[in-house]
Amino acid sequence: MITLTSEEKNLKNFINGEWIEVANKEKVYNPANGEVLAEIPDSDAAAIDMAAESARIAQKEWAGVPAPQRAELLYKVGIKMKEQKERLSQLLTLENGKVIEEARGEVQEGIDMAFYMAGEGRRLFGQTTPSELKDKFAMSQRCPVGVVGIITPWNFPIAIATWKSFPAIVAGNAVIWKPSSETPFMAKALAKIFEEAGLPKGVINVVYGSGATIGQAMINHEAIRVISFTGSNETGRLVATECGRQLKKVSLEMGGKNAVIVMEDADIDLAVEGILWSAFGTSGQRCTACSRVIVHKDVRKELENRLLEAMKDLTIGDGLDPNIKVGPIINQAGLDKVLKYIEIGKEEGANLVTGGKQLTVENYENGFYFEPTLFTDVTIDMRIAQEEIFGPVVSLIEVNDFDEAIIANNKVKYGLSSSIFTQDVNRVFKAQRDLDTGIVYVNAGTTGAEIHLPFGGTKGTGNGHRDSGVQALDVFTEWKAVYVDYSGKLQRAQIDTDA
Ligand SMILES: NC(=O)C1=CN([C@@H]2O[C@H](COP(=O)(O)OP(=O)(O)OC[C@H]3O[C@@H](n4cnc5c(N)ncnc54)[C@H](OP(=O)(O)O)[C@@H]3O)[C@@H](O)[C@H]2O)C=CC1
Ligand SMILES: O=C(O)CCC(=O)C(=O)O
Repeated sequence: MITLTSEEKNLKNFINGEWIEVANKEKVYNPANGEVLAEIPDSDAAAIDMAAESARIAQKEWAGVPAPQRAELLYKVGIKMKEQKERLSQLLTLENGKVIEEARGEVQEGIDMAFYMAGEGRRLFGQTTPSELKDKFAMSQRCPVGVVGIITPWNFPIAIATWKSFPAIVAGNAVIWKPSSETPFMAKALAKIFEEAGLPKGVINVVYGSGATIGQAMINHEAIRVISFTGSNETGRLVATECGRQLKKVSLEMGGKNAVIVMEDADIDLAVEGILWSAFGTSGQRCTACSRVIVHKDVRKELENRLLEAMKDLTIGDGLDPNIKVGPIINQAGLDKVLKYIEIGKEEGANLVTGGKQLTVENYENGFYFEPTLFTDVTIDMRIAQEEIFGPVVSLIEVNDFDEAIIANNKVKYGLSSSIFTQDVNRVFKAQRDLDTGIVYVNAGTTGAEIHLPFGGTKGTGNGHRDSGVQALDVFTEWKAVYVDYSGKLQRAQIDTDA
């Protein structure tokens, strides 16, 4: 157990470089034991007006700072995150529950993103193309959009914030960030790091409060030109509808129903390991979590037996204990949702082979623990095989061949991550072509994305944008086409010369 300092507990909005007290507060709980950790500001829409005004002014200056200098600041942010990595990781486990080694991995993702995006400050490539006319130069360049709003979930409270804020900042935007109310400490820590690194006042602003009030106020504010959202499908749909009404650019990263495919020629030990960590790591609370295993009939029984054996070694408890492999679920509502799907699975006729119950951990009786769970005899159209559960629950679906496996993978409304275990190179290439997800793994689980590639999905997972990778810059920049005519005379383009 770590002890929060009074400074860490003191949560305020960060607007125009000032830490601002808010009278109304909500409690924040430790998912490992249900205890109150601190109080978080419950801001009203006026906080967004204040943040937007400060961001609008700051952005004008910031856009004028040469991009390589903006990048240097991100580099400093990365160094500071590296120096504070262990404390950040412990705070992350405290507020989110994920086991400490995963928390360290998440903080490392943020550090990697800082260095990667700092590199982009020396690129931000546009294009030059030949002009249709003599003595004329044609090029395109990226321009910042201005003030951007980012809305983030609790399950990756620092990594996702870095995927969004770092590209926005290096591209010359100012940011207003509404973190999830479940995980305020990472937001404060990152804002403080920006402050220590010397980011000018108003370039990043953090406003705490409920999604319904603060998220909505961000969408409504005319100065905020882009909303970049990660969260559930239900909320994403609301955000997109509101942004659409206002013709506001919106980037959405939402849920998943990710599958591992195990073919009859797979290395079964490797497949078991891949399933274990992508299904039960982070207690199944990753948008990329494996919640379906699509297995060839010839190896189904063997895979099931080996998976059950491996699941026995999953120790469950407080994520700060280094011997624990599976931490708690985020809160009671998350636990209730998982319990609901256990009942749905049973009613649908799936076979509950192991798990399926809330767990009480000694000395952590008020924590939100759930047993790693395996259903077999699941068919592709059952609700437990279609809907996001966001907990440590896996469904085994048996198929007859490769083609059936691909169909089963694709027959869900989401399209985030998929994986195939096989030793056949022809199948590997067919699978990477035909699996309709934004991320495909071969001989690895469904989790573990690297920050220099685009992150996001197809169908109900997103709306065509990507976080992370150089593609993240597309969300936070506008393209400008520039023509320079140096012929000294007015040349008229688009005149039909065939006539
Ligand atoms: N594809 C991807 O990249 C990822 C997707 N996810 C998905 O996120 C979900 C889990 O995160 P969770 O936090 O529960 O998701 P939610 O959709 O509940 O919340 C996400 C964020 O949206 C805010 N919000 C809530 N209501 C509104 C609203 N009406 N307008 C604007 N913002 C609002 C929340 O604020 P508050 O809760 O403080 O009220 C929170 O900051 C899962 O479905 C998961 O799959 C998670 C990570 C990555
Ligand atoms: O597992 C990954 O690759 C990243 C997962 C993630 O970012 C998420 O679940 O929010």
